[in-house]
Amino acid sequence: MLKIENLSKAYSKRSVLDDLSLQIQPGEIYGLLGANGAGKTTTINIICNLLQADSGKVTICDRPISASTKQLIGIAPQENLLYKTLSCQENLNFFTKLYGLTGKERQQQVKACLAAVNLSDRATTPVEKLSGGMQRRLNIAVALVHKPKLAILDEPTTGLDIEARYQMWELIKQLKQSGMTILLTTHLLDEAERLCDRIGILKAGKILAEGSLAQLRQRIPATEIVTIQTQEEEKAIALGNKCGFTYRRYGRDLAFWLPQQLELKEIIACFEGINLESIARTPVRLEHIYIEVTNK
Ligand SMILES: Nc1ncnc2c1ncn2[C@@H]1O[C@H](COP(=O)(O)OP(=O)(O)OP(=O)(O)O)[C@@H](O)[C@H]1O
Repeated sequence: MLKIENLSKAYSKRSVLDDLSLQIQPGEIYGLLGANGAGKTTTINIICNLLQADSGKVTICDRPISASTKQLIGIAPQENLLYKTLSCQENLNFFTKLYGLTGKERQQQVKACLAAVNLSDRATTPVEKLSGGMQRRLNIAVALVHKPKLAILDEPTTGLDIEARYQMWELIKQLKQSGMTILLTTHLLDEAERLCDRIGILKAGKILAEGSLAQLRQRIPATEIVTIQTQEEEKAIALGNKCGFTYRRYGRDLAFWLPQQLELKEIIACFEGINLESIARTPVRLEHIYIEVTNK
C-alpha cells in the first residue's frame, strides 16, 4: 500500500532522513515510533507531497507520490485542523467541499464520518464547546471525509486524559476493522503495543528496528524481566551475573533479563545473601526493546 525506499532529506546540511525505507501493508496499523526530532513529521510531509525528498522513492497504491495521490491520503495532524466557531457538521462540510464532494455524497460522508467518530449527537455543536477528546476525534473525521485509502494519525492521543485515550484507541481499532490502512506516529509505547500490527523504531532519520511486537521481542534474549529494589545494588548485579542474568537500568530501576522461565523462589534464591526490598516480574515490553535499540 505504502512503500518508502531509501528516502533521504537534509535541511541545509543537516541530515534529517537517512536512507529511510519502510512498507505498510493494506489494512494494517503501522506505528512509527521516535523521539522528538527523529524525523516523523518530515516523513509524513513527504508522503503527503508537501515536502520534496532529496533522494529516494515513495509510492502509494503503486503510484509515485504526486499532487493526485493526495486524494488517497487522509491526515489528522498533531495540531487539530478545525474551525473553532463552526459546528462539527460545518467543519466536515467545509472539508468535503475542498475535496470536491457534492450533493448527496457530501451529506452522506458528513453523516458517516460523524458516526464513525461517535459524534453524531454533537453535529450542531461548535467545536469550541467540545471536550479535548471530542475535538481530537473530529480532527480524525476530517481526515476521513474523502474516503482515503491511508489514514495518517500524527500523535492522536497526545494531551488526552486516560478516558479520552481509551475512546481514541477504540476508534482507531474500529477504523482498522473497517479496512482502513493506518500510519500512526506516537511517543507512547503502550499505545503502539496495544494498537499496532507492526512497529518501526525511528532514530535520527533511520529505522533501527521493525516488525510485530513478537518479532521485536526477539531483540532481547529474555523470557521476562525482573526488577528489584535493594540497598546493595553492586552485590545484586554480581549475584545476578552468576545466575546468568544480564542487568539493565531502566531509569533508576535495576532490572535483570531472565534467560529462562524460573519459579519466584528460584529467582529469590539467586539473590540470597542480600536484603531484597521488592521484586517485580514483567514480560519484555516495547519500552525495553525501544531503549535497547535506540541506546546502541
Ligand atoms: N523546515 C525545517 N527547517 C530546518 N530544520 C527542520 C525543519 N523541519 C524540521 N526540521 C528539523 O528536522 C528534524 C526532524 O524534525 P521532525 O519534525 O521531522 O521530527 P519529529 O520526529 O516529527 O519530531 P516531533 O515528535 O517533535 O514532532 C528536527 O531536528 C527538526 O528541528
